[in-house]
Amino acid sequence: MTQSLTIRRPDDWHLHLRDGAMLEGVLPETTRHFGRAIIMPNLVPPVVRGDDARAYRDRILRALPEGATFEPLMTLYLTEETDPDDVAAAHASGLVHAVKLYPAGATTNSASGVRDFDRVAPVLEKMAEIGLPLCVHGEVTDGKIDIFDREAVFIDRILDPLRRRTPGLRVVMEHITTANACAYLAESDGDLGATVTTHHLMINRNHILAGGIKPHYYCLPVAKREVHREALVELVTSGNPHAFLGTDSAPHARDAKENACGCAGIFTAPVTLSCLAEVFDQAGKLDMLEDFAAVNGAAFYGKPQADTQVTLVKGDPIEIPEWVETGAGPVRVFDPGMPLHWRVAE
Ligand SMILES: NC(=O)N[C@@H](CC(=O)O)C(=O)O
Ligand SMILES: [Zn+2]
Ligand SMILES: [Zn+2]
Repeated sequence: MTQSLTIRRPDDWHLHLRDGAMLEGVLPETTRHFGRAIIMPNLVPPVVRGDDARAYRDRILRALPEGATFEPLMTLYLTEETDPDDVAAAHASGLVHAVKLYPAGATTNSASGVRDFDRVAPVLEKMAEIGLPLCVHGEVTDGKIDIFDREAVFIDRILDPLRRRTPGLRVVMEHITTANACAYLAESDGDLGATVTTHHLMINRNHILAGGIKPHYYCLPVAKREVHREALVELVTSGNPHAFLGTDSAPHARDAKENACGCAGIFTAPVTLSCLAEVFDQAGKLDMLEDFAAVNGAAFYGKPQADTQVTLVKGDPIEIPEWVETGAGPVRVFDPGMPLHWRVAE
């Protein structure tokens, strides 16, 4: 008997679509399965003002495949010059659904991010007042801190003080990778949410480093020890309503990844639903997949739940395409390193 699972159409609460030829190449990989996505603003130059977000949204809508129904939920890139009134207007018009905080230098295209957190206090206070969430890349940039500790240290040094200083600010810890972040989420109130990626549920740091260096498994925050991966699986399969899917699908062309200084980012959009079904199935928690992928995030962002569905079917291992060809070069598709038995029914 074939096993199948029908869930509400999922949303992706953390997605990189890039621009131009890359946007055109990768967008169908998301719109095939997802109804909405929070679109990350780390273009070069970044999406800083409401007008930038409006123009980027138009470019995404123009690139949509024929017949696709997909709602890009736009974000603004927080800089030390961000104007609270511009943010409030972009939110009030229904255009912008979150503001993204990158500590300067923490990750791909974060050079325009924040160095001095005091300088963005007025924006954060405005956001708390109007209920606009702050999405946070939570890693310290202090070169003395070991790269595997940067998320945990960020929570203690930056995130917790920032949340205490700005009561009512709604915060999403993006792409969490540690048991520390899971614990912090568990002890916090409903103003704190967290996204978990596809790949951090499936790989640990051995995947990157054991048996030769594997640039296609490199992303930020970097994958941690197996105990941390296990904590993430426990979090998402336990039904914590404040944890939801943000794939952090982050396409880079082959030459930028297979490089002496390869950049951070893993492209998971084409295989995410098959991967998640495998993870939840192996945990014996398939019944929790819908909450994680299609319910909790909408609730956190105050959006209606999807009224359409997708069906996953279990069978022989699927074939994973190695590359997606784009006008900006080939992009390697995430290889979970294990057979995937679930496919999305067309
Ligand atoms: N996750 C990554 O490793 N890379 C992301 C940036 C980010 O989300 O930090 C990217 O834009 O490529
Ligand atoms: Zn990030
Ligand atoms: Zn990201």
